[in-house]
Amino acid sequence: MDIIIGRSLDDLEKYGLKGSIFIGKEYIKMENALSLANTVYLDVNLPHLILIAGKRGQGKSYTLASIFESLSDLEKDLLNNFSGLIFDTMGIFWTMKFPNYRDAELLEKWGLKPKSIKNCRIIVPKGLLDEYRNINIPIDDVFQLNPADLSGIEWVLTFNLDPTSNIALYIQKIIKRMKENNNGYSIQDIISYTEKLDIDSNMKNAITTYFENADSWGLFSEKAESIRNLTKPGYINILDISLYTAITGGWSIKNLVIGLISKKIFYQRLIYRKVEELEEIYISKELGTREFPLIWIAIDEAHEALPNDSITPATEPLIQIIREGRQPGITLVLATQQPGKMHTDVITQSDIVISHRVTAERDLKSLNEIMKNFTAQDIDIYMNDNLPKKKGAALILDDKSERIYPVQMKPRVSWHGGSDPTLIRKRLWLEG
Ligand SMILES: Nc1ncnc2c1ncn2[C@@H]1O[C@H](COP(=O)(O)OP(=O)(O)OP(=O)(O)O)[C@@H](O)[C@H]1O
Repeated sequence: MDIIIGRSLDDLEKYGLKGSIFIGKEYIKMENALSLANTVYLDVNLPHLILIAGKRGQGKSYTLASIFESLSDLEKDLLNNFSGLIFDTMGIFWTMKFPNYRDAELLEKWGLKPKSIKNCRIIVPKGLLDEYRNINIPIDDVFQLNPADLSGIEWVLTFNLDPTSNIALYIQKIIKRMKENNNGYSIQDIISYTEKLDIDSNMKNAITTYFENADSWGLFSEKAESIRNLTKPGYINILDISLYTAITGGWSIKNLVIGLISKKIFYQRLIYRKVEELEEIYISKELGTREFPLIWIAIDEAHEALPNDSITPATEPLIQIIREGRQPGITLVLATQQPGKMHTDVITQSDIVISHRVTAERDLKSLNEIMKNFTAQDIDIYMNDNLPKKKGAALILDDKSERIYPVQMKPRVSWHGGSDPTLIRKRLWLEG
C-alpha cells in the first residue's frame, strides 16, 4: 500500500496521489530481515515544516536535493503555482543541472534514469559574478539586496556586534535617520551621512569601516529588483551564497540574505493569499495560476541560520515562517547535522521529520523529544531495530498519521554535489 507522508485520510480520499511526490520506499521487517516494500510519497499540497537531520555523510543534503528534484517534476498545473527556493550555503546544489550517471545502476533498480533538472536556475550575488564565472559553474541570473530594506538591528546582527554596545546603538540611530530622511539610499549614502556626524572620530571610522566592508560583499544596490526574480514559478531557484564562506563573518552575511529574502517572501505571500481567497469566494472567478506562487524554501546547515543559543539576522524571519507560514502557504525544509543546536521552535513545530542516523548525545536528545509523541522507545534503539546501516536510510516521523516509517530515500536522478572527495580519482561507475 502506498504511503503519503503529511496527508490526512480525508485528503487521501479527496486527492489520491495528486499533489504528492515520490521520495522513497518503506522498509518492512520479516523474520528479522529488512526488505523494501511500500512506495513512500510526500504531500506537497499543503504547507509543511520539514526537518531533515543526520550526522555527517548520512545523506541529508542528498535527501533535500532529492525532494526538490521530485518537486521539479510535478504536473504542469501544480508546477505553475509552485516555486522552490534553495539557499545554497555550501555551493553544492548547482550540480542539479547534470545527470547522475554515477548512480545509473542504482537508479535502474529503482526504475529511474539519470536526468538533468531543466527547470532549475542558479542565481548568484551580482557583485561576485566574476568569481563564480572563474569557477565555471553554470549561472542563470544574479540578485542584489536593497540596503534600505535593512533595519538598524539587522545591520548590527550582520556585523556580529553586541546590540547593546555603543557602536551598535549609533548604527541603529544612523539607520533610523536614513529611513526618516530618504526614500531609498545606497551604502555610500550611509557612509557619507556618517562622515558628516559630529561624533568621536574613532567611532566614526569604525562605523564607516563596517559599511565599507558591507559594500565590498557585492550584495547591495539601491536599484535591487524585487524578489520575483528569486521565486520564478515552475522552477527550483538555487541561490548560491557559498562564496561568502571565504569572508570573515561569512555566516552572518549568508544569514542576512536568508533573513531578508524570507521576510519579503512572507509578506508577498500574505498579500497574495488575500487576493487568492477573494478569487475563491467569488465562484464566477476562474481559479487559474496564482499571481505569486506557493513557496518551498530549503536551507542546508540550518542550525547556522537558526541556532538555539544566539540570534542571527535570519532568526526572526524564519521563526515567523515557522509560526505563521502555514496560512500564506510557505513550506520550510531545514536540514541539519546538529538538531540539538537548532532553535527549539523547529523541534516543537516540525510536522515531518526525516532523520538519518545521528549519534551525538545532544542531537539524540532533541530527536527523542519529538519521538516521544510517537513511541516510548528511544530513536537510536528504534533505528537499530528497523533500519539497515545504509546511506539514505531514515526514519520519517509523520505528525498527520502519528506514525514512524523506516524508509530508504530514493536515489538522486541529478548529480550529487556534496559527496566526499576521494584520494583515488577514478570514474568507477564507468568501469562497470
Ligand atoms: N538515498 C540515497 N541513496 C543512495 N546513496 C545515498 C543516499 N543518500 C546519501 N547517499 C550517499 O551518501 C553520501 C553522503 O550524502 P550527503 O552528502 O547528503 O551527506 P550529508 O549527510 O549531507 O553530509 P554532510 O553533513 O557532510 O553534508 C552521498 O554522496 C551518496 O553517495
